[in-house]
Amino acid sequence: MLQALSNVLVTPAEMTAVDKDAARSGIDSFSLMRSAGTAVSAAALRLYPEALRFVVLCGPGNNGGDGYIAAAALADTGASVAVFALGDAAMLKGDAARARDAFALVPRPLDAYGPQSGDVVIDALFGAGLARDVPDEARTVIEQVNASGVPVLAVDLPSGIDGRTGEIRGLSFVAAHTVTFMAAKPGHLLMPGRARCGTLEIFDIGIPARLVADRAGDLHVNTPAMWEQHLGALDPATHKYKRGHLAVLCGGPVSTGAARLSAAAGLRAGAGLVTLASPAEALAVNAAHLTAVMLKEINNAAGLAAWLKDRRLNAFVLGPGFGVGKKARDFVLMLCGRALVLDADGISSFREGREQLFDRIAAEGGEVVMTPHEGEFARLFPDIAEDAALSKIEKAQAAARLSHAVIVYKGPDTVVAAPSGRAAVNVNAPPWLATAGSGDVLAGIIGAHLAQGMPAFQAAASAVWRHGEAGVVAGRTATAESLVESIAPLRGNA
Ligand SMILES: NC(=O)C1=CN([C@@H]2O[C@H](COP(=O)(O)OP(=O)(O)OC[C@H]3O[C@@H](n4cnc5c(N)ncnc54)[C@H](O)[C@@H]3O)[C@@H](O)[C@H]2O)[C@@H](O)CC1
Ligand SMILES: Nc1ncnc2c1ncn2[C@@H]1O[C@H](COP(=O)(O)OP(=O)(O)O)[C@@H](O)[C@H]1O
Ligand SMILES: [K+]
Repeated sequence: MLQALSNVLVTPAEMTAVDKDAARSGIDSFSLMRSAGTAVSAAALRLYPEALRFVVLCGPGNNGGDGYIAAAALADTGASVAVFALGDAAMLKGDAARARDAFALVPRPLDAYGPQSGDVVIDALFGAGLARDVPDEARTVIEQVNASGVPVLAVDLPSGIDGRTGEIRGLSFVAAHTVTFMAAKPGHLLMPGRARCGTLEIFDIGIPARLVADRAGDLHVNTPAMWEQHLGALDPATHKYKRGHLAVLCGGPVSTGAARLSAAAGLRAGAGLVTLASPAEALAVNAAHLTAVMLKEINNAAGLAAWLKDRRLNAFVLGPGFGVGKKARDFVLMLCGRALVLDADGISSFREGREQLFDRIAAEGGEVVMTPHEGEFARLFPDIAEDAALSKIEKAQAAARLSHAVIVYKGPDTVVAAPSGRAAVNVNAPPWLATAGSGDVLAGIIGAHLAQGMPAFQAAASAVWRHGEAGVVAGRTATAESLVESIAPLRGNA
């Protein structure tokens, strides 16, 4: 069953709806809690066989209920177990009250706990139901546990992490391991939540996959399953034009490197031909550096218009090192009907006048992908960026809807979103991708995928994943140049 759900992301609100659906369909909710709590105890025993004592911190809701079940299961194995409760455990209701009664000892108050060497903390204070900043009564224990180095096994989510956004609500545990149920939540993958979950385990507590799938939106972890059906096998009788012709538009003579990186990445990623379109004043510097990538003089809109008559130009990258201003805007507006990656200066140029861009994209219906990092996102979408209620996923989705383009909202937790609301969160990127020119390489890979005929969402999602893999291959000393050399084949193409 988890096979079908393994890449689906479910928000806490959707999970609550799934719970209700499960209850309506006759599934006993306490049996789900028993599965959840037992899975936590099994994980604790597997991960920490050397623990001297399991300390279960239980909250006021069902997350606490999972904790009591885990405590009882651990005690049954003969392990040393202590339970500390936030608030009055006698006030628990429903399944959580039943779970509390399954544990023989009366829990002690939370503030009576002080971490000791040999302890393993099982954090069952808050999970999906965290609705506001963690209460003051929990602050001291969270701070003490985090400072102590005692390992934390989180139930569902580290308490304090918002399952919808990955934000820290006041403060949170830093877990070594998190056991969640049925499907990952956005907060497990979005920063800073991801960094506080430790390793993530998704346990099947027995809710039918169909019930989860019915409530889940079109939100996934970015894995090859998202796009591999769009990878054509390479025809032995292909020729270079069939493999796609990518054009990268270059800026002035002192900032040509970025466009060359995109071009080199595009060629390596499988475009059959790549042409760098350069203004006259940068031709000499570009010619001195290029070998397999071709060079074409394009100085102005008239020159671009003439070149665009060549329909064999399958895709374009505009932005890296291009320069911010009217020339960029004019060029971009001419390219909106084609397959286009709009990056860097191409995005920043529309800080003013974005409506014209968005209208043109909508009217021309091209396969347009925009690749903003946080700063560029805030320039083009200040209203969305400033909305503190939205998660990074929701921001990317709102931007895609508004612009009619596929948005690649970059960072350690890059989100790819389509105007339809479909979205994927990327998780394979190592932190050393944060190196100058890395984004230019990504733009070139997306361009190559577009040139090969992939639809914009799949072209972008596969490129983000491939960029992450290239980072892994390049290793900690990666530079943009070594990243290009580390781009590996995608199954079927390249
Ligand atoms: N998803 C599922 O199918 C299942 C979920 N289970 C567990 O149920 C949990 C969700 O349970 P709940 O909805 O009861 O939520 P939680 O147990 O996460 O917390 C909700 C309780 O805490 C209170 N609360 C929320 N934020 C607070 C704050 N900042 N300060 C003080 N009090 C606060 C709420 O009013 C509520 O009483 C999941 O995280 C998971 O551990 C399991 O029992 C098994 C089934
Ligand atoms: N901490 C990180 N972990 C993983 N990937 C990162 C991290 N920081 C940045 N990246 C990735 O590195 C690339 C940087 O792109 P960008 O910010 O445009 O840089 P540049 O303009 O130097 O090319 C993006 O693909 C981004 O997702
Ligand atoms: K928790």
